[in-house]
Amino acid sequence: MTSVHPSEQPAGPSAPPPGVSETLAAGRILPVVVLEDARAAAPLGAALTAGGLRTVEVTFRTDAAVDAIRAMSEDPRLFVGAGTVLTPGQVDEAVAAGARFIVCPGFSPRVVAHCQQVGVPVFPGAATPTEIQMAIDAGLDTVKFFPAEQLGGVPMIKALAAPFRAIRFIPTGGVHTGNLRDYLGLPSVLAVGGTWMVAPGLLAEGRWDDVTELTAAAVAAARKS
Ligand SMILES: O=C(O)C(=O)C[C@H](O)[C@H](O)COP(=O)(O)O
Repeated sequence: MTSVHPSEQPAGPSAPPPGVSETLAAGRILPVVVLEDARAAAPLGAALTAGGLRTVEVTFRTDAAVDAIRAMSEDPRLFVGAGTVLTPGQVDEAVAAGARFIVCPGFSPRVVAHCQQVGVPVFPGAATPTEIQMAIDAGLDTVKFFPAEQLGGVPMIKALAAPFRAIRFIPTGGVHTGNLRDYLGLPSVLAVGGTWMVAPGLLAEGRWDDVTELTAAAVAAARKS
């Protein structure tokens, strides 16, 4: 990239601290994990790092989330966040378990405010201009764009990025190795998220070599963008 995107200028006081954004900007891929059994967290973390990624989002879609966040946070190679966070209580549970960032599917003013109060970076979902303005009003500069493909994918992000020049997106939903470069080629995209390298079937069967292989393929594709 030859030009500097406005979002790379010094961030505001409420923006995520450099740790999260830098780690995401380095790997450019955020695996979104749905774990049924927290005992799989450690081998999964090892498989992801072997494939070249260290940032991971563990979703609150299952009861194993808190234990999985705790287990993965013990691995110093990993930068663990919590996803599908819908309530302030889940923010507290996630942070107590070691989560270093919070991701939400949509924009909840009370979840965002609570994250800011406890000092944990938050990436809320924002799918419309109104929701993006809510994020800006809250002092944020990065949002999840979910479900990315269903909402219009790359053309939609281009259209949204035009008026919101300082906003960065983490498109998630329908992203995979075959299309991630289209997203990562946009200057407004910080990283892409998705489940394709950590599909529930792979995790249930403990197919860690496959997770590593899919992760490495995604990392290689991202490097070409
Ligand atoms: O659970 C959440 O909080 C979400 O927002 C949903 C996930 O990020 C998407 O389901 C990932 O989408 P796929 O990669 O297409 O599977």
